[in-house]
Amino acid sequence: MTDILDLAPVLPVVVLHDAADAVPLTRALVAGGLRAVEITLRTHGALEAIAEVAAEVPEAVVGAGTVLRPAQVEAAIGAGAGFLVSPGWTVRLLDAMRASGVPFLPGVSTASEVMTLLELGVREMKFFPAEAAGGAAYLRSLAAPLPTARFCPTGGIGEESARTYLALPNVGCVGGTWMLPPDAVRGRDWARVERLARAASRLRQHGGDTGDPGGA
Ligand SMILES: O=C(O)C(=O)C[C@H](O)[C@H](O)COP(=O)(O)O
Repeated sequence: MTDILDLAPVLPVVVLHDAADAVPLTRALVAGGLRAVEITLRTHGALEAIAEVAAEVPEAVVGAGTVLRPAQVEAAIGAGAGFLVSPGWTVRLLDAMRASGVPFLPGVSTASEVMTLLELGVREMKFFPAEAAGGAAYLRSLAAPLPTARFCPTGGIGEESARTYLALPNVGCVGGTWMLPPDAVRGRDWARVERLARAASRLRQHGGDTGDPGGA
């Protein structure tokens, strides 16, 4: 099973308002070098969007985000989700995620939660809400006492802060929405999304380079 944290340095978090955008948006992200894509179950049509991406963009690894309840695990897997992400976790949700057979990232924001999940055998976690919960300094502090936990920080991260997180030993990838500016998605400016994705995909290798060159 491929670890989610190793698929790409940046995990785009997609909130779709029109399921018809899912395939072209994902193609733009993949063309830019980001092949793991999290579609949040926050909007109507999210499951349909996951199904379409799974069927039509085989080079992408599409997962479901904002998975809050066990029933959503089943629905997401049924739609074709290849991984599951939650802003937090409960015992029931964790049981369902484990039983799903796909990689999953439960969300944590305290040392005690990290310790509890490690005790339960879970080593990969989403750190959410990353910036509000203490940012890179907080994760850096966790690395010393809890070196076996690996994180995908998400929440309030932009290209600059992504670079800081990615330099930490306990960060596998960062999640964010900065490569999907609302006006670009609304205007279906997939070329701009592709450019932003390309810059994001290069963060790890080159320590970052170009930013958003602006609209198409
Ligand atoms: O939907 C979820 O399950 C979440 O946990 C929230 C998302 O990770 C953030 O909404 C990311 O958005 P930014 O803060 O713009 O990076």
